[in-house]
Amino acid sequence: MGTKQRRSVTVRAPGKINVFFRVGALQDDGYHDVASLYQAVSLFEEVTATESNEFSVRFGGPVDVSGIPLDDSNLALRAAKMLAAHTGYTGGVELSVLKRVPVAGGMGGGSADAAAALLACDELWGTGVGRSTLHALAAKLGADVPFALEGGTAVGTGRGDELSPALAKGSFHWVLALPDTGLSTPVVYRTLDQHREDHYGDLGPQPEYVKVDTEVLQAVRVGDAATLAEAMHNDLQVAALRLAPELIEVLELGESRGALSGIVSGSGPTLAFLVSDAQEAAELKGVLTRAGHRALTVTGPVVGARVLDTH
Ligand SMILES: C[C@@](CO)(OP(=O)(O)O)[C@H](O)COP(=O)(O)OP(=O)(O)OC[C@H]1O[C@@H](n2ccc(N)nc2=O)[C@H](O)[C@@H]1O
Ligand SMILES: Nc1ncnc2c1ncn2[C@@H]1O[C@H](COP(=O)(O)OP(=O)(O)O)[C@@H](O)[C@H]1O
Repeated sequence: MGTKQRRSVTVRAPGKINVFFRVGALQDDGYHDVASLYQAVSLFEEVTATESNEFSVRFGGPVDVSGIPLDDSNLALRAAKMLAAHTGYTGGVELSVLKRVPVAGGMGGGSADAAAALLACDELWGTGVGRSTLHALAAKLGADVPFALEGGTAVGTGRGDELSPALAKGSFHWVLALPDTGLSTPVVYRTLDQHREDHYGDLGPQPEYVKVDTEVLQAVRVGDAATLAEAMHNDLQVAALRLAPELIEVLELGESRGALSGIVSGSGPTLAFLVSDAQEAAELKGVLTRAGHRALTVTGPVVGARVLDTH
């Protein structure tokens, strides 16, 4: 009796912080050459893919999911459809996303959804395409998607999608100040271009000058938070702060109340404060919360997209 139980696969994929982010000149394809040191952190998206004849996606979780488009522009749905097209799979999938990474926050939540959806559908459909094809599809979906698959600590060049793993020791403690509203990634890039034109009369350094500083790589390699705090940098920060000047006060609060250093994560407006240990993290989280900000503690690096459960 009863209907046949449909098979499901659940995959978890992490959000990220750009510990170091250099933006080069705008290229003809509308993208900037970048040099990123990505660190995956312990704030995870969970995507469950369930057998279905149609394609659909729904969202739930602790963050505001109301602004997420559910049409074909949705990154998780695009990922599933791209894998189906690539492999000739003729069915569909029902995607259910548990969202913890703030939307349009600069932490790559949509990218994590796309990476998780790719891996979940790959497992559910038994495509057997292999990791390198998944990576190629990930890069087509967005600059940050390959890193969400890979996780850990990695240098990203090109659009940010050409990855090489970085040596990393130990664990770093971060306190995140989460935004109430997001910033649009393309608008932040455009604002940086405008800022550079206004101040320097050009659109930024050529690709050969866009590199991750050796001080950052060294700090991550030995696991030294104090040195990393000195070396952290994000070229997009000036643009994010121009668009959301209220963040300046929050950065100053964090830095005056225990953070080794604070940085805008990616295109923002999430702020990431590096602290020396778990105790400091809990204290700074309390300070930010009492000042009326939504704050969370996370650690990094963590692994990339992984299958959690198949049933
Ligand atoms: C800024 C970063 C830092 O890791 O992340 P977020 O803050 O968005 O999480 C990334 O560069 C964002 O990556 P992602 O969000 O995947 O970007 P995509 O969807 O590929 O591109 C969205 C738009 O951002 C701009 N873009 C993106 C990447 C890049 N190297 N140069 C760009 O100029 C382009 O205008 C592009 O059309
Ligand atoms: N699965 C998804 N989750 C979140 N946002 C998505 C998704 N698919 C498409 N989007 C769109 O992408 C925009 C930014 O995505 P997100 O990854 O949350 O931010 P960021 O690029 O700042 O890290 C959102 O404002 C939303 O319109």
